[in-house]
Amino acid sequence: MTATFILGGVRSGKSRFAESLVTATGLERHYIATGRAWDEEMQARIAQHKADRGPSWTTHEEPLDLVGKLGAIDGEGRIVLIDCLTLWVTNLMMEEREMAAEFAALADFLPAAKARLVIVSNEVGLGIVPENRMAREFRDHAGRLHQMIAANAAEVYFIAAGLPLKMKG
Ligand SMILES: Nc1nc2c(ncn2[C@@H]2O[C@H](COP(=O)(O)OP(=O)(O)OP(=O)(O)O)[C@@H](O)[C@H]2O)c(=O)[nH]1
Repeated sequence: MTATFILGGVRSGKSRFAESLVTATGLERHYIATGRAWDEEMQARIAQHKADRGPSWTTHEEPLDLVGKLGAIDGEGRIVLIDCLTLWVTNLMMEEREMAAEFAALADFLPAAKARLVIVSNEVGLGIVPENRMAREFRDHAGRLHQMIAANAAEVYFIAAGLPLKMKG
């Protein structure tokens, strides 16, 4: 099946756009959250997101083994929304994982998936170069991963101010 990649800034409306693509299909809905609830504010936001999605979605929380989780839930008739890749990159960096191997495994999974995939990520490369080395590395990883995912996705959108710009497909 095809993969759709959705890039945008923080609070650009990318998650809402991704969810609307999913609900427009009649496919069985799965949501993979890569984010962790690290404080009360995030816990409240996650609870709100779950309530907004409602009972028609199955939620999976997977901060690290994204490709393993995708393999486990892959199947015809399903659609999987992954939100979001930059949180996954952060988690991989914290655990000092082999980034290139993880990225290649995800990119390779896309064309082989039986489920339809909708993948959300934050575009973090547009501002000035961060002073902090870790932040620079994070931007580099995210940029490389985004290019790999965009190359293997059938459709790519950029979202700004709630408006989608179709870049591929
Ligand atoms: N752990 C967990 N995280 C979730 C769940 N639902 C949503 N999230 C996380 O919430 C994040 C999106 O929420 P926000 O931070 O409010 O939105 P945003 O992505 O900055 O803004 P938009 O561009 O408007 O989507 C995603 O990256 C998810 O990882 C869930 O059920 N469990």
